[in-house]
Amino acid sequence: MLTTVNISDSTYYIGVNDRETYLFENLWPLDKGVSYNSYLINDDKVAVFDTVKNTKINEYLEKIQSLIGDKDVDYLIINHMEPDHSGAVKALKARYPNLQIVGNKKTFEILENFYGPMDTYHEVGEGDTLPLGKHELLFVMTPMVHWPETMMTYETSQKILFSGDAFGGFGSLDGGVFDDEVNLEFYMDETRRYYSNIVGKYGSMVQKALKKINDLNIEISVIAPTHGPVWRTSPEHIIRYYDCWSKGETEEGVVIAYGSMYGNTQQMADSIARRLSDRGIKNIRIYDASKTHMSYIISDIWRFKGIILGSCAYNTGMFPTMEALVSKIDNSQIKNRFLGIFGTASWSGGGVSNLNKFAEKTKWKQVGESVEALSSPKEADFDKCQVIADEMADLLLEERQPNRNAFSSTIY
Ligand SMILES: Cc1cc2nc3c(=O)[nH]c(=O)nc-3n(C[C@H](O)[C@H](O)[C@H](O)COP(=O)(O)O)c2cc1C
Repeated sequence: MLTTVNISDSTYYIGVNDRETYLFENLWPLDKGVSYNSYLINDDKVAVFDTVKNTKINEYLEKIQSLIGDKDVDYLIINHMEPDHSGAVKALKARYPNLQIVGNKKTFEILENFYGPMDTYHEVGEGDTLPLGKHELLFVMTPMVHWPETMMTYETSQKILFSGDAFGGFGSLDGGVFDDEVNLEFYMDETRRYYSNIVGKYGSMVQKALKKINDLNIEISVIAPTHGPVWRTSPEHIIRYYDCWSKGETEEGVVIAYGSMYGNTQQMADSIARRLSDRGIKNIRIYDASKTHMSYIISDIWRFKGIILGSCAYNTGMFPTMEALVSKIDNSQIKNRFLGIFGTASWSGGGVSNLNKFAEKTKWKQVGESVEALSSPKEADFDKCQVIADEMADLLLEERQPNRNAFSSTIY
Protein backbone atom coordinates (compact mmCIF):
# COMPACT_ATOMS: atom_id res chain seq x y z
CA MET A 1 0.00 0.00 0.00
CA LEU A 2 1.33 3.42 -0.95
CA THR A 3 1.34 5.92 1.86
CA THR A 4 -0.85 8.94 1.44
CA VAL A 5 -1.85 10.77 4.59
CA ASN A 6 -4.98 12.80 5.25
CA ILE A 7 -4.40 16.34 6.40
CA SER A 8 -8.15 16.81 6.28
CA ASP A 9 -10.94 14.93 4.51
CA SER A 10 -9.98 16.39 1.13
CA THR A 11 -6.34 17.39 1.54
CA TYR A 12 -3.56 14.84 1.42
CA TYR A 13 0.15 14.52 2.00
CA ILE A 14 1.56 12.77 -1.09
CA GLY A 15 5.29 13.24 -0.46
CA VAL A 16 8.07 10.67 -0.82
CA ASN A 17 11.16 9.77 1.21
CA ASP A 18 14.71 9.73 -0.12
CA ARG A 19 17.05 7.58 1.95
CA GLU A 20 19.40 6.80 -0.94
CA THR A 21 20.93 10.17 -1.78
CA TYR A 22 24.13 10.85 0.16
CA LEU A 23 24.31 14.59 -0.32
CA PHE A 24 21.47 17.09 -0.71
CA GLU A 25 22.35 19.52 -3.51
CA ASN A 26 25.40 17.24 -3.79
CA LEU A 27 26.79 19.11 -0.78
CA TRP A 28 24.89 18.54 2.45
CA PRO A 29 24.97 15.07 4.08
CA LEU A 30 21.64 13.30 4.32
CA ASP A 31 22.60 10.96 7.16
CA LYS A 32 18.95 10.59 8.10
CA GLY A 33 17.47 11.09 4.62
CA VAL A 34 15.08 13.75 3.43
CA SER A 35 11.45 13.92 2.35
CA TYR A 36 10.17 15.71 -0.72
CA ASN A 37 6.73 16.82 0.37
CA SER A 38 3.91 17.33 -2.07
CA TYR A 39 0.21 17.80 -1.34
CA LEU A 40 -3.10 17.30 -3.09
CA ILE A 41 -6.53 18.88 -2.65
CA ASN A 42 -9.35 16.84 -4.13
CA ASP A 43 -12.24 19.25 -4.69
CA ASP A 44 -14.34 20.12 -7.78
CA LYS A 45 -10.92 20.91 -9.15
CA VAL A 46 -7.90 18.84 -8.18
CA ALA A 47 -4.80 20.81 -7.19
CA VAL A 48 -1.32 19.46 -6.51
CA PHE A 49 1.27 21.51 -4.62
CA ASP A 50 4.87 21.15 -5.83
CA THR A 51 6.15 17.76 -6.98
CA VAL A 52 9.13 15.56 -6.05
CA LYS A 53 12.65 14.72 -7.25
CA ASN A 54 12.85 12.94 -10.60
CA THR A 55 14.09 9.71 -8.99
CA LYS A 56 10.67 9.23 -7.38
CA ILE A 57 8.29 9.86 -10.27
CA ASN A 58 6.60 6.44 -10.47
CA GLU A 59 5.83 6.18 -6.78
CA TYR A 60 4.58 9.75 -6.85
CA LEU A 61 2.24 9.36 -9.83
CA GLU A 62 0.82 6.16 -8.37
CA LYS A 63 0.02 7.97 -5.13
CA ILE A 64 -1.88 10.63 -7.02
CA GLN A 65 -3.83 8.08 -8.99
CA SER A 66 -4.66 6.10 -5.86
CA LEU A 67 -6.40 9.22 -4.51
CA ILE A 68 -8.19 10.61 -7.57
CA GLY A 69 -8.73 7.55 -9.77
CA ASP A 70 -9.81 8.66 -13.22
CA LYS A 71 -10.15 12.34 -12.34
CA ASP A 72 -7.79 14.88 -13.88
CA VAL A 73 -5.29 16.99 -12.03
CA ASP A 74 -6.45 20.50 -12.91
CA TYR A 75 -3.74 22.63 -11.32
CA LEU A 76 -0.13 22.16 -10.35
CA ILE A 77 0.88 24.96 -8.01
CA ILE A 78 4.64 25.51 -8.15
CA ASN A 79 5.77 27.32 -5.04
CA HIS A 80 9.44 26.59 -5.74
CA MET A 81 11.28 25.53 -8.88
CA GLU A 82 14.33 23.77 -7.39
CA PRO A 83 14.61 20.37 -9.09
CA ASP A 84 14.03 18.40 -5.88
CA HIS A 85 10.46 19.74 -6.15
CA SER A 86 10.04 20.31 -9.87
CA GLY A 87 11.61 17.01 -10.95
CA ALA A 88 8.24 15.41 -11.68
CA VAL A 89 6.57 18.39 -13.41
CA LYS A 90 7.11 17.08 -16.92
CA ALA A 91 5.92 13.61 -15.99
CA LEU A 92 2.84 14.99 -14.25
CA LYS A 93 2.03 17.15 -17.28
CA ALA A 94 2.49 14.13 -19.56
CA ARG A 95 0.07 12.07 -17.43
CA TYR A 96 -2.45 14.91 -17.08
CA PRO A 97 -2.14 16.99 -20.31
CA ASN A 98 -5.00 19.35 -19.35
CA LEU A 99 -3.20 20.39 -16.20
CA GLN A 100 -2.57 24.11 -15.78
CA ILE A 101 0.70 25.12 -14.21
CA VAL A 102 0.20 27.81 -11.60
CA GLY A 103 3.10 30.09 -10.76
CA ASN A 104 4.40 33.61 -11.12
CA LYS A 105 6.24 35.17 -14.07
CA LYS A 106 9.63 34.14 -12.69
CA THR A 107 8.41 30.56 -12.08
CA PHE A 108 7.65 30.10 -15.77
CA GLU A 109 10.97 31.57 -16.88
CA ILE A 110 12.91 29.16 -14.68
CA LEU A 111 10.57 26.27 -15.56
CA GLU A 112 11.18 26.73 -19.30
CA ASN A 113 14.92 27.08 -18.83
CA PHE A 114 14.99 23.75 -17.00
CA TYR A 115 12.41 21.70 -18.86
CA GLY A 116 11.59 23.52 -22.10
CA PRO A 117 8.34 25.25 -23.04
CA MET A 118 5.11 23.94 -21.55
CA ASP A 119 1.68 25.26 -22.38
CA THR A 120 -1.29 26.13 -20.18
CA TYR A 121 0.21 28.45 -17.65
CA HIS A 122 -1.95 30.18 -15.08
CA GLU A 123 0.02 33.18 -13.88
CA VAL A 124 -0.59 34.52 -10.38
CA GLY A 125 0.72 37.52 -8.49
CA GLU A 126 0.54 38.93 -4.99
CA GLY A 127 -2.87 38.44 -3.39
CA ASP A 128 -4.44 36.61 -6.35
CA THR A 129 -6.91 33.86 -5.54
CA LEU A 130 -7.91 30.63 -7.25
CA PRO A 131 -11.17 28.80 -6.40
CA LEU A 132 -11.16 24.99 -6.41
CA GLY A 133 -14.75 24.46 -5.24
CA LYS A 134 -15.09 24.46 -1.46
CA HIS A 135 -11.46 25.46 -1.20
CA GLU A 136 -9.83 28.68 -2.30
CA LEU A 137 -6.15 29.43 -2.73
CA LEU A 138 -4.45 32.74 -1.99
CA PHE A 139 -0.97 33.43 -3.36
CA VAL A 140 1.76 35.20 -1.42
CA MET A 141 4.99 36.16 -3.17
CA THR A 142 8.06 35.43 -1.04
CA PRO A 143 11.03 36.02 -3.37
CA MET A 144 14.45 34.79 -2.28
CA VAL A 145 13.17 32.67 0.56
CA HIS A 146 15.57 30.50 -1.28
CA TRP A 147 15.08 31.33 -5.00
CA PRO A 148 13.68 34.42 -6.81
CA GLU A 149 10.43 32.73 -7.89
CA THR A 150 9.61 31.41 -4.42
CA MET A 151 6.02 31.90 -3.31
CA MET A 152 3.65 30.44 -0.74
CA THR A 153 0.04 29.35 -1.17
CA TYR A 154 -2.59 29.68 1.55
CA GLU A 155 -5.73 27.57 1.52
CA THR A 156 -8.40 29.73 3.10
CA SER A 157 -11.05 27.26 4.34
CA GLN A 158 -8.71 24.92 6.23
CA LYS A 159 -6.07 27.61 6.86
CA ILE A 160 -3.19 25.60 5.46
CA LEU A 161 -0.03 27.42 4.41
CA PHE A 162 1.85 25.54 1.68
CA SER A 163 5.14 27.19 2.42
CA GLY A 164 7.67 25.71 -0.01
CA ASP A 165 11.16 25.30 1.46
CA ALA A 166 10.44 27.72 4.30
CA PHE A 167 9.89 25.89 7.63
CA GLY A 168 11.27 22.67 6.13
CA GLY A 169 14.13 20.48 7.29
CA PHE A 170 16.23 17.41 6.60
CA GLY A 171 15.25 13.95 7.82
CA SER A 172 12.99 11.44 6.09
CA LEU A 173 9.49 11.05 7.52
CA ASP A 174 9.71 7.57 9.01
CA GLY A 175 6.06 6.87 9.65
CA GLY A 176 5.23 10.09 11.44
CA VAL A 177 4.34 12.96 9.15
CA PHE A 178 2.93 15.54 11.58
CA ASP A 179 4.78 17.49 14.27
CA ASP A 180 2.78 15.68 16.98
CA GLU A 181 3.73 12.25 15.59
CA VAL A 182 7.53 12.62 15.61
CA ASN A 183 10.42 13.26 17.96
CA LEU A 184 10.76 16.99 17.47
CA GLU A 185 14.20 17.23 19.07
CA PHE A 186 15.67 15.37 16.11
CA TYR A 187 13.65 17.26 13.51
CA MET A 188 14.40 20.66 15.06
CA ASP A 189 18.14 19.93 14.80
CA GLU A 190 17.71 18.90 11.20
CA THR A 191 15.47 21.89 10.50
CA ARG A 192 18.12 24.26 11.87
CA ARG A 193 20.81 22.49 9.82
CA TYR A 194 18.60 22.95 6.76
CA TYR A 195 17.81 26.57 7.58
CA SER A 196 21.38 27.60 8.39
CA ASN A 197 22.95 26.00 5.34
CA ILE A 198 20.27 26.46 2.70
CA VAL A 199 18.05 29.42 3.59
CA GLY A 200 19.97 31.35 6.25
CA LYS A 201 21.83 33.64 3.86
CA TYR A 202 18.45 35.14 2.95
CA GLY A 203 17.47 36.07 6.52
CA SER A 204 16.26 39.54 5.56
CA MET A 205 13.98 38.04 2.90
CA VAL A 206 12.66 35.53 5.47
CA GLN A 207 11.88 38.48 7.74
CA LYS A 208 10.02 40.20 4.89
CA ALA A 209 8.05 37.02 4.18
CA LEU A 210 7.14 36.60 7.87
CA LYS A 211 6.00 40.21 8.02
CA LYS A 212 3.92 39.76 4.88
CA ILE A 213 2.22 36.67 6.34
CA ASN A 214 1.63 38.54 9.58
CA ASP A 215 0.17 41.56 7.77
CA LEU A 216 -2.30 39.34 5.94
CA ASN A 217 -3.88 38.78 9.33
CA ILE A 218 -4.67 35.18 8.54
CA GLU A 219 -4.95 32.33 10.94
CA ILE A 220 -2.58 29.46 10.15
CA SER A 221 -3.77 26.04 11.34
CA VAL A 222 -1.28 23.97 9.36
CA ILE A 223 2.11 24.69 7.82
CA ALA A 224 2.85 22.28 4.99
CA PRO A 225 6.47 22.70 3.87
CA THR A 226 8.27 20.87 1.06
CA HIS A 227 10.60 18.99 3.46
CA GLY A 228 10.22 17.57 6.96
CA PRO A 229 7.22 17.38 9.27
CA VAL A 230 3.86 19.00 8.62
CA TRP A 231 3.12 21.45 11.43
CA ARG A 232 -0.50 20.98 12.46
CA THR A 233 -0.26 21.10 16.25
CA SER A 234 2.23 23.90 16.76
CA PRO A 235 2.77 25.90 13.58
CA GLU A 236 3.51 28.90 15.77
CA HIS A 237 6.65 27.16 17.11
CA ILE A 238 8.29 26.78 13.74
CA ILE A 239 7.31 30.34 12.83
CA ARG A 240 8.93 31.57 16.02
CA TYR A 241 12.11 29.62 15.33
CA TYR A 242 12.29 31.02 11.83
CA ASP A 243 11.77 34.49 13.23
CA CYS A 244 14.61 34.02 15.75
CA TRP A 245 16.97 32.43 13.24
CA SER A 246 16.35 35.03 10.55
CA LYS A 247 16.87 37.85 13.05
CA GLY A 248 20.18 36.24 14.03
CA GLU A 249 19.17 35.60 17.64
CA THR A 250 21.51 33.23 19.45
CA GLU A 251 21.86 31.06 22.51
CA GLU A 252 24.60 31.15 25.11
CA GLY A 253 27.35 28.82 24.02
CA VAL A 254 30.60 28.48 22.12
CA VAL A 255 31.56 26.61 18.97
CA ILE A 256 35.26 25.85 18.66
CA ALA A 257 36.17 24.64 15.17
CA TYR A 258 39.72 23.83 14.17
CA GLY A 259 41.90 22.31 11.47
CA SER A 260 44.85 20.29 12.72
CA MET A 261 47.05 17.61 11.14
CA TYR A 262 49.22 16.49 14.06
CA GLY A 263 47.21 17.59 17.08
CA ASN A 264 49.03 20.76 18.15
CA THR A 265 46.21 23.11 17.15
CA GLN A 266 43.73 20.68 18.67
CA GLN A 267 45.49 20.94 22.07
CA MET A 268 44.83 24.66 22.04
CA ALA A 269 41.14 24.02 21.29
CA ASP A 270 40.88 21.67 24.28
CA SER A 271 42.60 24.12 26.58
CA ILE A 272 40.22 26.95 25.58
CA ALA A 273 37.21 24.68 26.06
CA ARG A 274 38.34 23.59 29.53
CA ARG A 275 38.66 27.19 30.65
CA LEU A 276 35.26 28.06 29.24
CA SER A 277 33.81 25.20 31.22
CA ASP A 278 35.59 26.38 34.39
CA ARG A 279 33.91 29.71 33.82
CA GLY A 280 30.46 28.13 33.78
CA ILE A 281 29.76 27.90 30.05
CA LYS A 282 27.85 24.69 29.43
CA ASN A 283 27.17 24.68 25.71
CA ILE A 284 30.62 24.08 24.27
CA ARG A 285 30.94 22.24 20.96
CA ILE A 286 34.41 21.39 19.64
CA TYR A 287 34.60 20.34 16.00
CA ASP A 288 37.50 18.98 14.00
CA ALA A 289 36.68 20.53 10.62
CA SER A 290 38.25 17.56 8.83
CA LYS A 291 35.97 15.10 10.57
CA THR A 292 32.59 16.78 10.96
CA HIS A 293 30.85 17.99 7.84
CA MET A 294 30.65 21.75 7.84
CA SER A 295 26.85 21.72 7.64
CA TYR A 296 26.71 20.51 11.25
CA ILE A 297 29.28 23.10 12.36
CA ILE A 298 27.41 25.88 10.55
CA SER A 299 24.20 24.76 12.22
CA ASP A 300 25.77 25.23 15.65
CA ILE A 301 27.46 28.46 14.59
CA TRP A 302 23.97 29.68 13.73
CA ARG A 303 22.82 28.65 17.16
CA PHE A 304 25.50 29.97 19.50
CA LYS A 305 26.93 33.43 20.12
CA GLY A 306 30.58 32.48 20.70
CA ILE A 307 32.74 31.30 17.79
CA ILE A 308 36.39 30.32 18.22
CA LEU A 309 38.28 29.32 15.09
CA GLY A 310 41.68 27.62 14.94
CA SER A 311 43.94 26.57 12.10
CA CYS A 312 47.42 25.31 11.52
CA ALA A 313 49.24 26.85 8.55
CA TYR A 314 49.02 24.91 5.33
CA ASN A 315 50.92 25.92 2.19
CA THR A 316 50.82 29.59 3.22
CA GLY A 317 47.07 29.47 3.89
CA MET A 318 44.53 28.12 6.33
CA PHE A 319 44.06 24.39 6.65
CA PRO A 320 41.77 23.53 3.67
CA THR A 321 38.81 22.27 5.70
CA MET A 322 38.90 25.44 7.79
CA GLU A 323 39.21 27.54 4.67
CA ALA A 324 36.02 25.92 3.35
CA LEU A 325 34.22 26.47 6.66
CA VAL A 326 35.29 30.10 6.93
CA SER A 327 34.25 30.76 3.34
CA LYS A 328 30.80 29.28 4.08
CA ILE A 329 30.47 31.43 7.23
CA ASP A 330 31.45 34.47 5.19
CA ASN A 331 28.99 33.62 2.43
CA SER A 332 26.16 33.02 4.91
CA GLN A 333 26.43 36.58 6.20
CA ILE A 334 26.22 35.49 9.82
CA LYS A 335 26.14 38.57 12.01
CA ASN A 336 26.92 39.68 15.51
CA ARG A 337 29.08 36.99 17.07
CA PHE A 338 31.98 36.99 19.55
CA LEU A 339 35.11 35.64 17.85
CA GLY A 340 38.38 34.12 19.10
CA ILE A 341 41.29 33.00 16.90
CA PHE A 342 44.14 30.56 17.50
CA GLY A 343 46.45 28.31 15.51
CA THR A 344 49.93 27.05 14.78
CA ALA A 345 52.67 27.44 12.16
CA SER A 346 56.22 26.21 11.75
CA TRP A 347 57.71 28.97 9.60
CA SER A 348 55.97 31.81 7.70
CA GLY A 349 52.40 31.08 8.90
CA GLY A 350 49.16 31.36 6.93
CA GLY A 351 46.42 29.93 9.17
CA VAL A 352 46.09 32.61 11.82
CA SER A 353 46.91 35.47 9.44
CA ASN A 354 44.04 34.45 7.16
CA LEU A 355 41.69 33.98 10.09
CA ASN A 356 42.64 37.53 11.11
CA LYS A 357 41.64 38.78 7.66
CA PHE A 358 38.30 37.04 8.09
CA ALA A 359 37.90 38.70 11.51
CA GLU A 360 38.45 42.14 9.98
CA LYS A 361 35.84 41.46 7.34
CA THR A 362 33.12 40.22 9.71
CA LYS A 363 33.58 43.05 12.20
CA TRP A 364 32.52 40.60 14.93
CA LYS A 365 33.75 41.51 18.39
CA GLN A 366 37.07 39.74 18.91
CA VAL A 367 37.98 38.23 22.28
CA GLY A 368 41.62 38.15 23.41
CA GLU A 369 44.43 38.44 20.90
CA SER A 370 44.85 35.96 18.08
CA VAL A 371 47.41 33.42 19.22
CA GLU A 372 49.76 31.56 16.89
CA ALA A 373 52.03 28.93 18.45
CA LEU A 374 55.28 27.97 16.76
CA SER A 375 54.86 24.27 15.87
CA SER A 376 53.55 23.28 19.30
CA PRO A 377 51.82 25.37 21.97
CA LYS A 378 53.99 26.41 24.95
CA GLU A 379 52.93 27.82 28.33
CA ALA A 380 52.80 31.37 26.94
CA ASP A 381 50.53 30.21 24.11
CA PHE A 382 48.22 28.38 26.49
CA ASP A 383 48.08 31.52 28.63
CA LYS A 384 46.86 33.47 25.62
CA CYS A 385 44.27 30.74 24.98
CA GLN A 386 43.03 31.23 28.53
CA VAL A 387 42.60 34.95 27.86
CA ILE A 388 40.50 34.14 24.78
CA ALA A 389 38.34 31.81 26.88
CA ASP A 390 38.07 34.29 29.76
CA GLU A 391 37.06 37.22 27.59
CA MET A 392 34.55 35.04 25.74
CA ALA A 393 33.06 33.86 29.04
CA ASP A 394 32.93 37.44 30.37
CA LEU A 395 30.94 38.62 27.37
CA LEU A 396 28.58 35.66 27.38
CA LEU A 397 27.95 35.89 31.12
CA GLU A 398 27.32 39.62 30.83
CA GLU A 399 24.53 38.84 28.36
CA ARG A 400 23.09 36.11 30.54
CA GLN A 401 19.69 36.93 31.95
CA PRO A 402 17.19 34.57 33.47
CA ASN A 403 14.90 33.25 30.73
CA ARG A 404 16.47 35.49 28.07
CA ASN A 405 16.97 32.52 25.79
CA ALA A 406 14.86 33.06 22.70
CA PHE A 407 14.76 29.33 22.15
CA SER A 408 13.57 28.12 25.52
CA SER A 409 10.36 26.67 24.14
CA THR A 410 9.14 23.34 25.41
CA ILE A 411 9.72 21.60 22.11
CA TYR A 412 13.45 22.21 21.92
C1 LIG B 1 51.70 20.05 4.01
C2 LIG B 1 52.08 21.04 5.05
C3 LIG B 1 52.11 22.38 4.72
C4 LIG B 1 52.50 23.33 5.66
N1 LIG B 1 52.54 24.63 5.32
C5 LIG B 1 52.99 25.55 6.20
C6 LIG B 1 53.11 26.91 5.86
O1 LIG B 1 52.80 27.33 4.75
N2 LIG B 1 53.59 27.78 6.77
C7 LIG B 1 53.96 27.38 8.02
O2 LIG B 1 54.37 28.22 8.81
N3 LIG B 1 53.82 26.08 8.40
C8 LIG B 1 53.36 25.17 7.52
N4 LIG B 1 53.24 23.86 7.88
C9 LIG B 1 53.60 23.47 9.26
C10 LIG B 1 52.38 23.29 10.16
O3 LIG B 1 51.45 24.32 10.03
C11 LIG B 1 52.87 23.23 11.60
O4 LIG B 1 53.81 22.20 11.79
C12 LIG B 1 51.77 23.14 12.62
O5 LIG B 1 52.33 23.20 13.91
C13 LIG B 1 51.01 21.85 12.51
O6 LIG B 1 49.95 21.90 13.45
P1 LIG B 1 49.06 20.66 13.81
O7 LIG B 1 49.83 19.75 14.73
O8 LIG B 1 47.86 21.22 14.48
O9 LIG B 1 48.72 19.97 12.51
C14 LIG B 1 52.88 22.92 6.97
C15 LIG B 1 52.83 21.55 7.29
C16 LIG B 1 52.45 20.63 6.34
C17 LIG B 1 52.42 19.17 6.73
